[in-house]
Amino acid sequence: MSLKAISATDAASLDKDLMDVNIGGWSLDQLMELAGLSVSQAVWRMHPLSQGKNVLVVCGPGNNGGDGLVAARHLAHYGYNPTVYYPKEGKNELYQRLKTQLQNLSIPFTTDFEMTLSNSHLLIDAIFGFSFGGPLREPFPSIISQIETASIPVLSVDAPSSWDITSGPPSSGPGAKFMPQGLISLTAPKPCVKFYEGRHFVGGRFLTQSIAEKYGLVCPAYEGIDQVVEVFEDGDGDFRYAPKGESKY
Ligand SMILES: NC(=O)C1=CN([C@@H]2O[C@H](COP(=O)(O)OP(=O)(O)OC[C@H]3O[C@@H](n4cnc5c(N)ncnc54)[C@H](O)[C@@H]3O)[C@@H](O)[C@H]2O)[C@@H](O)CC1
Ligand SMILES: [K+]
Repeated sequence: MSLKAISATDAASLDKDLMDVNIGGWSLDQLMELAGLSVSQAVWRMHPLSQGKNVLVVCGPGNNGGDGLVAARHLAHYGYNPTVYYPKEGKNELYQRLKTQLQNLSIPFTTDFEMTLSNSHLLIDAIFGFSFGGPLREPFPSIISQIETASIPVLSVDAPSSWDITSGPPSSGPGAKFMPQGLISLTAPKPCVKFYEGRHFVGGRFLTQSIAEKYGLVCPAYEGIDQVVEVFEDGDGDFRYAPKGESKY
């Protein structure tokens, strides 16, 4: 059975179902908290503290960026040194609350992307997720170009930023060569995952059997207390959820 991906339109309507008091019952804050927690657990697996504590979290203006802000908080508690680069801050109160939480933990917000990148051991790409669309607008072209040529590992949240959610990387310009070492899909993989080569995790442990069935999805096989699970695609489009200890990298 091939790994079921969810389209951008379905992802948006699944989001709405999850937040409908009579369907999923979740609030956006809760979904973002679980999403960001799963991002932090993917970091813990893909880039243990021993490989370097300095993590640069690049946040975009929407909820993908919000996931990054939440992940930064959990990473600080785990012992990493996260620094946030948030060039276009999200407007609503939820982002302000998340920012206050980070400031209370003395997590720095840098304005110098290049200098911070040169001192980092891992970069989290929480710029754009399933609502990315159209030509890349300022100030993101140069940020994406620097990320795609970065010499440190990159973990992308929900989609490699600048990829079209369905058709994948742009044919030219910033992002055309962007292939992050890690990708964590939230709720379920997006169609662009078929263009992705690298370590693929699924997180966001809020999908139930009934909602999964409605969207033709498979509930990820999370184990025990884990908020994230690694996915292996077996050559012929088949896939399986890998047990924690196993990794092919
Ligand atoms: N159930 C879910 O799937 C959940 C989704 N969450 C996150 O929410 C994300 C979707 O969040 P949003 O809908 O806020 O959208 P995104 O965060 O994907 O991006 C939207 C923002 O990016 C800007 N943008 C879009 N295209 C652009 C371009 N070409 N150039 C410059 N800026 C551009 C938009 O103006 C908007 O501010 C998901 O990918 C996921 O990371 C989680 O927070 C919560 C749970
Ligand atoms: K992203």
